[in-house]
Amino acid sequence: MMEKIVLAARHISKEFADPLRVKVLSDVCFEIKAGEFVSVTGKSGCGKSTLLYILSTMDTVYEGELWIDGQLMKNRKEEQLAQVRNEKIGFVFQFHYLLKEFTVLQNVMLPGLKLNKYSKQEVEHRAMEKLTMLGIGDLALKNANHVSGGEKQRIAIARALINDPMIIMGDEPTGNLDKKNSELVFEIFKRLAEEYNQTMLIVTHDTSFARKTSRNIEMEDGQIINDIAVTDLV
Ligand SMILES: Nc1ncnc2c1ncn2[C@@H]1O[C@H](COP(=O)(O)OP(=O)(O)OP(=O)(O)O)[C@@H](O)[C@H]1O
Repeated sequence: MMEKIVLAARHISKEFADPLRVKVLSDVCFEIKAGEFVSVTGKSGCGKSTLLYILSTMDTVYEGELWIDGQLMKNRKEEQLAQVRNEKIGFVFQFHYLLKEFTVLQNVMLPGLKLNKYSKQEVEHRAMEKLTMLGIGDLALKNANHVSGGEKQRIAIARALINDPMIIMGDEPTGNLDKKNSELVFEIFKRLAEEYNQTMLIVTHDTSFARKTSRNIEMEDGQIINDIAVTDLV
């Protein structure tokens, strides 16, 4: 059976024109199949965040093609792209962007309510499920500002999972955490990959994190210089 292609980048290039014309991405091509756990690494400034911004449909100014779930993301209105993001992509950033005036549960529910697919009760039930799965069900009714940094990142992961996304995209999800919490968050990603076959694309500086994913894409000066199954690294 052919594995489903969740995301395809075809000849993606991007340049910034201010103040000088600089090519930041150059002919980036790869596919991500369902169930892959992919890390993207490379030196600071090599274009990782710029690429992730394009792949997540937030930046629409580039050359080449982005396909998500078999659909070409070109000439689409912002509201259509927002719908694709909300339905198919779960985001985990370096900073969690939780709303501090809301409870943990309400934060996790937000993208679920925005999707407008499930009743409020169902969204709440799903949010509780995700929190419990990540071992933080007991925090549900706490104010999101009154939990630790590591807990905040786990809440952000629960929030990213609320709509059962096709792919989770992370930009330095352990970048702001100490070693212990980084490892905990990594273990969660690993469990999502192994137990739930969750497709993930994670940009990271952390090579020990990257070594434990299933595939590593290495970038240099806006190009992919290596794209290997991680077992090849050891
Ligand atoms: N809006 C912009 N205008 C001009 N140049 C930009 C802009 N955004 C990024 N760049 C340049 O594009 C290049 C790639 O930046 P990008 O943030 O994608 O790198 P990165 O690999 O994610 O770096 P880091 O690991 O430090 O986050 C850098 O040289 C950066 O200075």
